[in-house]
Amino acid sequence: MINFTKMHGLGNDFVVIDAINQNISLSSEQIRFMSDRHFGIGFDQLLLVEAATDDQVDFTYRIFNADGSEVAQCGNGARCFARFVRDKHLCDKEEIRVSTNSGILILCFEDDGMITVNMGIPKHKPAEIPILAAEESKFYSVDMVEERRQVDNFSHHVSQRAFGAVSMGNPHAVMQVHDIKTAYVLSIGAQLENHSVFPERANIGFMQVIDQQHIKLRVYERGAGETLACGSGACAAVVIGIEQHLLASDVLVELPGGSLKIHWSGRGQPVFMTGPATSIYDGSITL
Ligand SMILES: N[C@@H](CCC[C@H](N)C(=O)O)C(=O)O
Repeated sequence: MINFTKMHGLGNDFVVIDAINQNISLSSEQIRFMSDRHFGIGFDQLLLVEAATDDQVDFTYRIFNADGSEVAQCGNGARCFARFVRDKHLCDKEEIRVSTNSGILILCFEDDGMITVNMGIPKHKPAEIPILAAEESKFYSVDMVEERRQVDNFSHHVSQRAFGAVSMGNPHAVMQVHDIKTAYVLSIGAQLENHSVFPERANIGFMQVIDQQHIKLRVYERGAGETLACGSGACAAVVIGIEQHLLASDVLVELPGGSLKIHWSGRGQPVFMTGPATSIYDGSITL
């Protein structure tokens, strides 16, 4: 039997498991079963709280997508991780350091109950993202097929799509759209997530710029599909928007599940993300 807590960050939902006081070893098949919203518990990501492996950090933070793949970054999950270790009395520090497969994250409790995460320094070189491109660019482009429906008729249009790309510890592509409500998030998102230009697949953001300090964003996540919010996606959109001279250094990112505040002061600097983390219920499951 595994004890878990169901949590969410702006509707990006998680099963969080204490793997310090429980002996946990999950196959990707078991993770896929638990992520199923009809036959299992349902979640976008499963988060494991593990013991620190050195004295630089307080914990190890592991992340699995709903499709069972292990990944290296999850921003909304990081805020839930902080709330979980505090609620379960595993740590009472105001600032928590966790190691992930992509480096160290620093999680800080704010006076108003929000949590700020130092998400690390974004990486821009093609090999670091990774994206198959000869050189770094603010705009990459690939051919995409768009399916349009008119009454009973489907037509297919091939068009070039331009996007920015960055690693926030995980790979992101972000394209600007006129209106996120009408953007082809599911079809373009699924195609670009799995496009051969991304050897490790990618998370795909659709960004509508309202003004220099405000964007609307929908994210089609690698290994999970469209989610109500994506923390690393919000950071990636702001970094790419700043690189493309569209945004200022403090941006409110409005996602379908709510808003995040993102701050980035430019190349070589870490990105800071502030937002809520909510516990829904404790449960247990026998696999
Ligand atoms: N929801 C996350 C990102 C989770 C991982 C992502 N799907 C990936 O495969 O890299 C967030 O809030 O950052």
